Amino acid sequence: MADLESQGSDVKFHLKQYNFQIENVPRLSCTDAKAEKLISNGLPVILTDTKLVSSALHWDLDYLSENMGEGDFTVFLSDTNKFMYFDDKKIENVKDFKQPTQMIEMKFPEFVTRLRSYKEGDKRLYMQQALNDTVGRRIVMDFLGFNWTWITEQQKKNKWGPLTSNLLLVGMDSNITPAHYDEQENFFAQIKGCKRFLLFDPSNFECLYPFPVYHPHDRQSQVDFDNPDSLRFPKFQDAKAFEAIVGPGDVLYLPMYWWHQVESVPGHGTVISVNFWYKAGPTEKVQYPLKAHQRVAMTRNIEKMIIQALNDPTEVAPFMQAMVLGRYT
Ligand SMILES: O=C(O)C(=O)[C@H]1CC[C@@H](C(=O)O)C1
Ligand SMILES: [Zn+2]
Repeated sequence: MADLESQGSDVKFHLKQYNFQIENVPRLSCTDAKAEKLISNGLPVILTDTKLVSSALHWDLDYLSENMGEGDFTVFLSDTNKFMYFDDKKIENVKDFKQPTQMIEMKFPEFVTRLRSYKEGDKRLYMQQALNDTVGRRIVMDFLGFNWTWITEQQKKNKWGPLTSNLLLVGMDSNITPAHYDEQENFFAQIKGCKRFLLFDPSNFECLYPFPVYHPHDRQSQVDFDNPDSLRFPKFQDAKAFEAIVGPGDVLYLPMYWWHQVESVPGHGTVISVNFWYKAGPTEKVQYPLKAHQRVAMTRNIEKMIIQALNDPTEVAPFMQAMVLGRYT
């Protein structure tokens, strides 16, 4: 992908700086055996030549406006450039929960009008919508033109479960999705503009302090990367990040349970991506010591069990403290 390399220093110049250690995610051809090995070992890699979304590289706001059809699409509005995900089904668990973004449904042309009329001080916009059958014929043709042969081969080789959704992401440059992890395998395809991922392997769980499972921000880090509270989150400085910058045509393999913060690189205008989320495959024979992501999954199951048994989120912390403090510490 040309424009990133040619503007390498420019892209790097615009990136936000953090204190934690950052290494690079490898950039490899999908025909390279090393790339296959990384994916089969659940390690991130940027694939430069999958042609996964070549049939969509011409997508821009005008084309999508004309061809996305009459459906309503989910758009998030934020007073800042951060778009932290929240599960509205869990809002009742937290007294006075303050929603960080507003979610509204709108037609694609309306979204484009609001995007184009954006001025400093307005709410920022981020469309995040699973591609569905309401889209126009041309988008269907582009979708069918994705390199399904390659990605389905990856799904089978790595014994993943079914494809669950393709999230279409259309946002403004500088938008940020704060650090979180997902419980699905993900091939993230970049179509227009550039995105910078900060990735952390699942063993960074103790450095990134996820919200409780019952919290609307379940799976999201409590740490504000722009202003980390070192008293509450002392281990955050030990987090080890991997950086991946993707441009049009690049595909990032984002392994399940890997933390990621996603920053739309400033100066590249509208940013368009499509992700491919796959359910995990069946758990193979458990081997010890348990892998970090298995420990995260186990932690989640224990928290869910305690929440269900106590039937009151406010009792969870005292219960776990009574169980551990002075006995296991
Ligand atoms: O694909 C994922 O796992 C995500 O977190 C997506 C949700 C917001 C997207 C972004 O690019 O900002 C990334
Ligand atoms: Zn994610």
